Amino acid sequence: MASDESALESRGQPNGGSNGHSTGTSPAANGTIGTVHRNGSTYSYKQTAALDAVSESEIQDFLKKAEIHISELSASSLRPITHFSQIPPSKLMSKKPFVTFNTPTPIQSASWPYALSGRDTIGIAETGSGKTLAFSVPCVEALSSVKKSKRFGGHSTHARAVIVSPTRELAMQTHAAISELASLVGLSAVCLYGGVNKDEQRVLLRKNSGADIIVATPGRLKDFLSEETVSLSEVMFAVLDEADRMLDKGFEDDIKQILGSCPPREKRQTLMFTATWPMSVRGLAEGYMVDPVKVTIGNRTRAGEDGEGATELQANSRIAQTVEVVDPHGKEQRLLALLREAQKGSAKNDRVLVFCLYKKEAVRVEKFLQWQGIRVCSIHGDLGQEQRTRSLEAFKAGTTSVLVATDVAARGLDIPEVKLVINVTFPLTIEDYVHRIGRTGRAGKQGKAVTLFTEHDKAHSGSLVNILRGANQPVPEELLKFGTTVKKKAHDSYGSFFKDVDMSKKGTKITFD
Ligand SMILES: Nc1ncnc2c1ncn2[C@@H]1O[C@H](COP(=O)(O)OP(=O)(O)OP(=O)(O)O)[C@@H](O)[C@H]1O
Repeated sequence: MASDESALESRGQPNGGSNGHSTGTSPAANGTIGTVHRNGSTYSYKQTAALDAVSESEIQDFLKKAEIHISELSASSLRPITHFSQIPPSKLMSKKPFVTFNTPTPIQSASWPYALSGRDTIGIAETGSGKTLAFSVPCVEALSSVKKSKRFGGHSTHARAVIVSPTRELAMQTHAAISELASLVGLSAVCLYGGVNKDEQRVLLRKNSGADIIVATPGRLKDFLSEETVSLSEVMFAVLDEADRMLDKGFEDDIKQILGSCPPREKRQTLMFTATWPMSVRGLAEGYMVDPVKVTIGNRTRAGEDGEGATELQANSRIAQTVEVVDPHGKEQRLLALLREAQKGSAKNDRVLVFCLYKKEAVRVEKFLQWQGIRVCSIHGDLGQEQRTRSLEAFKAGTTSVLVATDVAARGLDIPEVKLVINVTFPLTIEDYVHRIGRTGRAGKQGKAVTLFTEHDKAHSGSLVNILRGANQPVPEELLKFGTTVKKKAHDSYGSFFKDVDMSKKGTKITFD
């Protein structure tokens, strides 16, 4: 259909519209269009004929079954893209194979029409549900559908898209994923992260006269911005991956500086994706976006509170969660028994991820396991970046089947076939718990998580009970004895991974009774 063919091509074409940002959609009849006017350009998405042809009852069934909630579900809502063939024709779509998966995941289905329309989008979906591709496709589409402007000027690389990740390993993983898509349409992506020499990254930034997409951790990106090796002044597409973590106190100033180096929010498209969306960061998100559409997957919307329905914290329901209330002194022996049990017989090479809270604890647990003859490696903030990368590679390759980690590995890492996650010490927040266990049970697979809970963790018992109940998991009596009250989280102490806990500082969040 001729109109479909031009569906994404009008992106970035000046239409003489306002310099501001406005949105508009036609009714959800055939030929639904999502249009955003920004910075003198019109960004529009036209529903394909194939998607038009799907009956309304099928669409409603799909939305219900996939538990898709869109913050502005109304007559003007854009239909979910239920097959890859329903993405409007574009330069990227014409590349075969564009992706090797059979169907889009719910977060991809529901968020693509909005993100492809140029809308600011918040995407909330369980761990391992394909959020990376959910933001990568619109990013590459956005860049490939406008004429390239100057990308390298003076000493600076002028990136047109920036993706910010909380950890180095996640930045590297996202870079690998988006590079694959970007290269299909002749775009380049560079990854910037700390802990390694800057010179190699400088060379990469200058190669081929600049990079179109920058995937970065905040610290290293700020360094390159301050020395003017990188300029974000031409950014048209910005993503905060693990958005709640990026908005939390630990990163708030960095994000302010990074997004402050991009064109104002009215002149760029901003996407935020995460599996957890605590109240504490929601107001902050709105400050960086324009009229965002919120796409939530999962039956976790409560009426009221924020006007559109509050998003409850939810763990991936394909993970079998077990909580064992144990004596703090017996944790290592119990860990050993759990590992021996999990890696019995034909399962001897099954991957197990063991989480500790503190770096020193991770070192101790790794040594203990080595002493017991277990092949183990580790990843935490006291290790050099090369060692961190080596450990992760060994774990991914299966040469070491047990990885001991701090929360630096809790978010986003997509390691194939992690069969079991063991929490030796409970994390600082319940969100971190959801992310930690989310390293298993990814992409539709089943997973298992065992948590050793002690009296020291009792402040978390209420929120943990809620998570277990929400995912239909057994709640042990011993856990209930610690109480079911949910303590309100203090925003400035939210999360722990990235900057590992400094034992010399007095914690505000950890309460040892
Ligand atoms: N449409 C799809 N069909 C099947 N698998 C997919 C699809 N899209 C992505 N995947 C795969 O699913 C896995 C998880 O995806 P991804 O890492 O993007 O999850 P995520 O939602 O970002 O998780 P987290 O919240 O932990 O960061 C990856 O291995 C990815 O390749």
